[in-house]
Amino acid sequence: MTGAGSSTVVTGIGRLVTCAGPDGDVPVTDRSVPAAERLGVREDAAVVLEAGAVAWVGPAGDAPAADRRVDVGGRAVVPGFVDSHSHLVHAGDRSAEFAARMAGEPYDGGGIGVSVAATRAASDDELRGLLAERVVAARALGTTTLEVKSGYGLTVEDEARALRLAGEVTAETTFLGAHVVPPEARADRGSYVDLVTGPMLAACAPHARWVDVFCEPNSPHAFTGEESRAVLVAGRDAGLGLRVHGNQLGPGPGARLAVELGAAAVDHCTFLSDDDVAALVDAADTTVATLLPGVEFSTRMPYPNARRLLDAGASVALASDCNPGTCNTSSMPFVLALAVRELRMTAAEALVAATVGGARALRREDVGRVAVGSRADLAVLEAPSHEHLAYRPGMPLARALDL
Ligand SMILES: N=CN[C@@H](CCC(=O)O)C(=O)O
Ligand SMILES: [Zn+2]
Repeated sequence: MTGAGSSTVVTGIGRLVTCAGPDGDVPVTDRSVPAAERLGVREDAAVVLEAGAVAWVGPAGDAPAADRRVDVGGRAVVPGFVDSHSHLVHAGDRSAEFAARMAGEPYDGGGIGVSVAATRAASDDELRGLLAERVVAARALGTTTLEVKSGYGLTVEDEARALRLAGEVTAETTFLGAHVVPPEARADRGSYVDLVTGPMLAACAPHARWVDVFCEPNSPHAFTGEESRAVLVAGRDAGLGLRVHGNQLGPGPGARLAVELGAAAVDHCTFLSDDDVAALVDAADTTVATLLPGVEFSTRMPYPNARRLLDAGASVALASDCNPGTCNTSSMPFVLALAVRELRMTAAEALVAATVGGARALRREDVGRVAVGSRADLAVLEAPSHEHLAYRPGMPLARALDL
């Protein structure tokens, strides 16, 4: 990151994908314009960064003088990925659960209890160290904005601790005390919902920007539509923005509840009815449908239908959902490759969904694009264009530019 006052010109950019409009100052989310045209591509470009923000964008030959010069040697540059869904505060290992799933065992959320036990037993420093490693790994693959949830503590103290730790690495912290009903509360779910919406929310709200809930009638561990509504309304009343895990394991009320309550995003969106899609289209300026194809890769569930959402005009984001149970990777390049190969998104649509889409899912205007005034969050590709992110899956092509 450039220091206060000093400026850096990043030049030699063979292809700059700004994901911003022609005049650069607004994110282009006009879905009537084909995504490829919305990318705002500039050849032989340069960007000047100053005081943590983009100060200038244009042809390399016209770049103003700067204190420092970084030449990326003709490589492509895209906005740093905005990963709007991750569960990075956790301890423990569930590789055996993954192996069982690959042998045919379905996912139902029950394994979350394994992560809860390991996370409760971990010290602050252990969790802090694990979280730091995961943030470094995500940045090394091009992510510059990360949302980080709690959800593996499920007690007042452990959920507040998780959010304090998450707040050390990002402002996008999400209270997910309603991840599952913990084993000790299964005999009296209502008392747990009361705990989440009462003392736990009171302790966590000061450390969270968002509240989230695993709204999933197809799992005995997750929350019903009415329980989810209670959690979200309490979170909204406490001043938090709303996010929903919805329609992941089967048809359910999550997407419609997210739209009804004005949530910023409903994530998974694997099993959507026609009415769910219609509601998401009508609410495209408010509620983003976030797709998490790494989850279906790792659970062998059917992939969400991105084409149906995109072609209908819904607002779509892509995120990693990095977590120990359903998707233990924070690689946004991997997510983009899956989005193209399995969700039939174009490379342009996938890049927009992983940058501007993620920013919209966090209601951020200052990230997800390269435009004057946006954060100085660039990802340099070891490639001539963003198409290589899908063309060369699994390769370490993207890295966040650290100055
Ligand atoms: N489904 C709920 N939560 C995570 C999985 C958490 C876990 O299994 O540890 C998800 O988004 O897939
Ligand atoms: Zn999740």
